[in-house]
Amino acid sequence: MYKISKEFAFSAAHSLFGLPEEHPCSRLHGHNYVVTVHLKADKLNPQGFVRDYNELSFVKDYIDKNLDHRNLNDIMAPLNSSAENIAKMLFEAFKPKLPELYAVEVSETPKTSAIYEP
Ligand SMILES: Nc1nc2c(c(=O)[nH]1)N=C([C@H](O)[C@H](O)COP(=O)(O)OP(=O)(O)OP(=O)(O)O)CN2
Ligand SMILES: [Zn+2]
Repeated sequence: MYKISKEFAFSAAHSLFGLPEEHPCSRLHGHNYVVTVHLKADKLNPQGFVRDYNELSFVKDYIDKNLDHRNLNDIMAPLNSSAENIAKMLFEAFKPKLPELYAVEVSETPKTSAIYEP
């Protein structure tokens, strides 16, 4: 099995609902998010790739267009804009164009990340 990954960054605002009022994440705040797409394949293509990293440019285009410099609450409603929910939403958006995709990871801070892997 071969595995590859590529990171994409974006900045966005959000607030989380359903938390205690005093929880800091109830307030509108922002993160410099990092999205990592994880791909795997049993065999390599003739170039020796799972997939050419260059072919992942549509992921950057999608993130730039739909997530960058936005309020994620608008995009994720009625779901909470948690890293877990964002990871699943992105997995489902990218999977049709990326059969080798097996997981999407969303990191809000350098110390935290959530992974969606069906
Ligand atoms: N399981 C999850 N927990 C939390 C999420 C999430 O998406 N999934 N999100 C948040 C907040 O949006 C935000 O990311 C705060 O995270 P936290 O690690 O608490 O950030 P801090 O920088 O304030 O933490 P320090 O302990 O000061 O490093 C909360 N939880
Ligand atoms: Zn947050």
